[in-house]
Amino acid sequence: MIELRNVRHRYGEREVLRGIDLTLAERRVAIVGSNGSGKSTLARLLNGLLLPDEGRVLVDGLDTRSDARAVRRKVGFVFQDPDVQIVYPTVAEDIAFGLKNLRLPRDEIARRVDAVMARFGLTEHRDWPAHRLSGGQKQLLAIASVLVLDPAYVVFDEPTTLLDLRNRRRIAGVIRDLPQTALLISHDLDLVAEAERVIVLDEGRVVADDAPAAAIAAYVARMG
Ligand SMILES: Nc1ncnc2c1ncn2[C@@H]1O[C@H](COP(=O)(O)OP(=O)(O)OP(=O)(O)O)[C@@H](O)[C@H]1O
Repeated sequence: MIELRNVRHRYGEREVLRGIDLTLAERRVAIVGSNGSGKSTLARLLNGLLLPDEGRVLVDGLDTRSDARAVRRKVGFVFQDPDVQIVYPTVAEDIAFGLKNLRLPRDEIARRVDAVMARFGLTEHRDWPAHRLSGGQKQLLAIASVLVLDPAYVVFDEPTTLLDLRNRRRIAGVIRDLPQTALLISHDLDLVAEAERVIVLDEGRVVADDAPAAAIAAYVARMG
């Protein structure tokens, strides 16, 4: 369970999140809102990439401020732009990076890397330079690199924005099949509609929090 208690966040003078009080216990929660409404900021608070100016964020009771390391292990984060996440020259090395940091035995690392590459159709690209992958393959690599660490929660920040229909469907399938709890930020309302709960942000506040049909209707009405 992830809890946000009276969270506020500012960039300089600008307050971009205010009075956020949420208990996220569902397996699939989506967050929608117009550009600049605070979605990415909220997403980054969930695994301690950002700390709240006021209030607390708790992951299974661990505070992102005081238990940062443990929270990072629990909450994986898939960035919108896979290029910011891909750090190693080849596909296999990139996936292995986080596991090496955990100091796992070499054979376990190899086994987990092979398994996740097979799962995401990346095996034939294992020795490829990551930058030569297509946009969709890079997005899959970014997701593979997070999931190989087996986090309990996965936050997806607009995972399908850069993708064509085929890869969008593929990522939607990946999210659907995840055993983990997923929190999804997206403008893709088809994807959002698959969540159990949808939260609508507007100017840094929660303005709707409901089952998908009702929340999406409220969002669309506000946009009108
Ligand atoms: N590092 C930063 N420094 C200053 N302002 C920022 C920073 N990051 C975001 N902002 C501002 O905070 C507000 C909320 O941004 P955020 O990225 O959380 O919105 P968003 O809902 O994810 O938007 P989008 O749908 O466009 O991705 C925006 O006005 C943005 O300009």
